[in-house]
Amino acid sequence: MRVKICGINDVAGRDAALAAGADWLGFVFFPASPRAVTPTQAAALAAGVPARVGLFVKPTDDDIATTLAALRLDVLQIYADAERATAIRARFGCPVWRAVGVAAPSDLPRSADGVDGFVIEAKPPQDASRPGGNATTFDWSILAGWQAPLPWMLAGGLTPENVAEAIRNTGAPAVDVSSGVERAKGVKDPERIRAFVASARAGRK
Ligand SMILES: O=C(O)c1ccccc1N[C@@H]1O[C@H](COP(=O)(O)O)[C@@H](O)[C@H]1O
Repeated sequence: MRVKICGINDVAGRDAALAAGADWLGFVFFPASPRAVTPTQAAALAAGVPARVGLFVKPTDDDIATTLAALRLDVLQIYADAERATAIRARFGCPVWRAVGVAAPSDLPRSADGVDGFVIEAKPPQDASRPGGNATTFDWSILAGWQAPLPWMLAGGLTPENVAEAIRNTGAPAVDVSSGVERAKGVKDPERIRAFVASARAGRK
């Protein structure tokens, strides 16, 4: 079971995620997010982080280029349509995971697009100001029988309390969390990070 802790924006959260053995740490480059970091802040936090994911919402090429000039990113998590995500991968030569919001089986990706993986999460609530990071789960039974065309991870409203059940119900090979390991919006809680990774790994090795 692989685990991504997203929205790292301080040293305590970073150190807790590394100590817990998270596989990826995510940095949010979306200014409207309560977890947003600048490229310069992320570069400082990413020192010693082996696997870094940069999260972008409908980025321009310049947004990504500026960020990659400040720090190495191993994966780009992109909120955009398949065509744009594929173009980003071709332009930057960096693995791309496309985030896909689902509310029905018809929302699930059936082909590989031109990307490397999918982050499958809830569609945002109607009044949401961002397409993810809303602590919202979806009906996991939507995933029953889905033949994933690429590696994927489950996200959206996961917590230390529900992640093991989510893994059992969906067969997810990897999980991703942000809100569920915070003690206040945008403030990571080291103990919840530790508990989340432990619960995910107990849910499935
Ligand atoms: O975390 C954010 O603020 C964010 C902003 C814009 C797009 C995505 C965002 N977060 C990602 O959304 C999923 C689910 O998050 P949560 O656990 O429900 O809070 C995850 O990939 C976050 O990194």
